[in-house]
Amino acid sequence: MNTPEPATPQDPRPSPRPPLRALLAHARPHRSVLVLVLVLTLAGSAAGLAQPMVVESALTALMTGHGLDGQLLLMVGLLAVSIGLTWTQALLSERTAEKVVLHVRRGLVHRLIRLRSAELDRVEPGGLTTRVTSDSTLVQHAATSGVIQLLDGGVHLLATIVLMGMTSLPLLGITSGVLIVVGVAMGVVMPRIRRVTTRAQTAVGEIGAALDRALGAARTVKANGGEATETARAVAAAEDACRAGLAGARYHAVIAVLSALVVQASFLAVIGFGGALVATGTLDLAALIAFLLYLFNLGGPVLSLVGGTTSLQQGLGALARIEEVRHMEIETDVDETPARPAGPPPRVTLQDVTFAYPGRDSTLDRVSLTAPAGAVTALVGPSGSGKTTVFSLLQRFYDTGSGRILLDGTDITALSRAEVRRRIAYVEQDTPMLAGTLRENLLYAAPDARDEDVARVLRDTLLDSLVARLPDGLDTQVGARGLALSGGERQRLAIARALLRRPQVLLLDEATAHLDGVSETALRQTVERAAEHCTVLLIAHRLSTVTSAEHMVLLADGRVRDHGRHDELLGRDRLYRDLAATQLTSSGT
Ligand SMILES: Nc1ncnc2c1ncn2[C@@H]1O[C@H](COP(=O)(O)OP(=O)(O)OP(=O)(O)O)[C@@H](O)[C@H]1O
Repeated sequence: MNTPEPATPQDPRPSPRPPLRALLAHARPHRSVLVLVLVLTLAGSAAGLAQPMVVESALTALMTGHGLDGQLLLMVGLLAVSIGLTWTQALLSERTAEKVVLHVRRGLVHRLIRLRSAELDRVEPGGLTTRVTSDSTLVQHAATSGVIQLLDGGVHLLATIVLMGMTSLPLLGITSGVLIVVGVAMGVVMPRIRRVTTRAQTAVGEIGAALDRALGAARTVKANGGEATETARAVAAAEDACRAGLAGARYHAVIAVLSALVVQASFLAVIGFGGALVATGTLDLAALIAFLLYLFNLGGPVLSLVGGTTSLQQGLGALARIEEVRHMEIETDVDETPARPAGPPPRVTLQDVTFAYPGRDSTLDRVSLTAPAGAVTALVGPSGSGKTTVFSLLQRFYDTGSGRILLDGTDITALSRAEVRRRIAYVEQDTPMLAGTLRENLLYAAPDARDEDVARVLRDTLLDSLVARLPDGLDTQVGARGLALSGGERQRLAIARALLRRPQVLLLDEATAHLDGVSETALRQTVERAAEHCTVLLIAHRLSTVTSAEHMVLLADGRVRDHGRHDELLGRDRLYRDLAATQLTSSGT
C-alpha cells in the first residue's frame, strides 16, 4: 500500500513538478497493472479488428460456394474474447484508479492538516478542500483511463489504418484525405477544450471557497442580512462553471460531429470510388465490404483519442493545482510523540522578540518579558497591541523574526513543535466544541487519561458540579445536537482538556464574550488552581479578572510599555489607567 508522501524535515517543501511528470509519478507505482491493462485493451481491440477480416473470408467463402462453419465459430469466439478482455481491463483499470486517487488524497490530507499558519493565512480553505475532492478525482481518471484510452485509441487507429491499407491502398488514399482534414480541425479544438475545462475547475473551486466562507461565518452572515451577497458570490462562481461547461459542450459537439464526419464522408467517398473499382474488377466485393467495416470501426478509436486527451488535460490542470499544495510549507515535526513534560513549571522569557506577519509591517517590536515560574502573568493592552501574536509565537505557529523565546534556559526553537505544544498548552478565546460527548471533548488530546486525573481537572475547573447534575454525566452529548454550554463553561472545558495533558505552561486567551459574575469568579478560581501546576500566561480582555495577578505586562503597538502589579501600573501609566477606567467599570467591578 502506498504511504502518504512524507516530507522530510530537511525538505518540507518539495519543488513543484511539471504536471505531466507528476502524473507519471502517480501512475508509476501501478505500472505493471497499467501495462497489463494496456495489453488487455489492445488485445480486445485486436479481437475487434479481426472481425472484418473474418467477415471478408466468410463472404469470399459464400461467394465461392464454400461452407461457413469455421468462420461463424471464429466470429463467436472473437466476440467472447473481446467481451472477456474488456471486462477484465475495465475492472483492473478502475481498481488502479481508486488506488491512485487514494494515494493522492492521503498525501494531500497529510499536508493540508500540517500547513503552516502563514500558508493558512494566505489561502481560502474552500479552495484547498476541492483539491482533495474534485481535483483528485480528475487525476484519478487521467492517470488511468485517460492514459489507457489515449494509448488504445492511438494504437487502434494506427492498426485500423494499416489493415485498411492492406485491404486496399487506393481506398486508404481517399480516406486519409478526409482524416487529415479532421485531424487538423481537432488540433485546433483540443487546446480550447483544455482552456475551458481549467476554467470550469477553477470556478468549481471558487464555489467551494464561497460556501466555506459563508457557512463558516453563518451567524455573521445571518445577523448582517448577508444571505443575498453570499448567494450571489457562490452563484456567480457556479454560473462561471456553467459557462465554461457549455463552452466545453460546444467543443465536444464539434468533436462528435467531426468524428461522425470522418466516417460518413469517408463512407461516401469509399462507396463511390470503391464501387467503381469493383465495377471495373480491380477490387473484389468482399474487400470493399471489409474496408467499409474498418471504416465504421474508425469512430471508436477517434472518440477514445478525444476522450483520453480531454481527460488527460483535465487531469493535468487538476494536478497543477494539487502540486501547488506540495509547494506549500508544512510543519514536519508535529507527528513525533513527545515525552511527558517533567519537572517543575518553567520561567517563560521573551528576549528582544521581533516579528511581522508575512507582508505586514512590524507586529512585535523588541518585546522582552518574563513570566515567573508557577505564577499567573497577565498580558493586557489595547486591541491589536500584539497579545495574541505573543501566544502564536509561543506555540511556534510562526517563527520569530529575531530574538529568543526561552522555557527556563531552553530556546523553544531547539524543541520540535510537537514538544513545544506538549509543554505549552493553549486555550483559545473562542473554543469550539467537538461534536460528541463531554468525555470525548475532554480526552481529545489525552485519550489515555486516568479517571482520577479526569476527576481532578473537573474539580480544578469547577465543572464537577455541572457534570454531577447531568443524568448521563460525562457521557452527555454536547455540541449542535446536544447540551449547549455557556461561553464560560466552554472555556473551562477547554482548560480542563488542556490540563489533562499536564502541560508545564498554560496560555489562556480569556473569552471576550461577557461572562456573568459567577462565571468570572469560576474562571478566576480555575486559573488560580491551574497555576498550582503550571506557569500561566493569560490574555485579559477585562482587567477585572486579573487585578490580583502577581505580574502584568502592558503591551501597546507591539511593544512592552510597562509591567508590574495592578496598583503599580495604575499609579504610573496613563494608558493603563484609561484601560482600567473602561474595562473595570464596564464589567461592573
Ligand atoms: N494572521 C495574521 N495575519 C496578518 N496580520 C495579523 C494576523 N493576526 C493578527 N494580525 C495583526 O497583528 C496585529 C496584532 O494582532 P493581535 O491579534 O496579536 O492583537 P491582540 O492584542 O491580541 O488584539 P485583541 O485584543 O483584539 O485580540 C494587529 O494589527 C492585527 O491586525
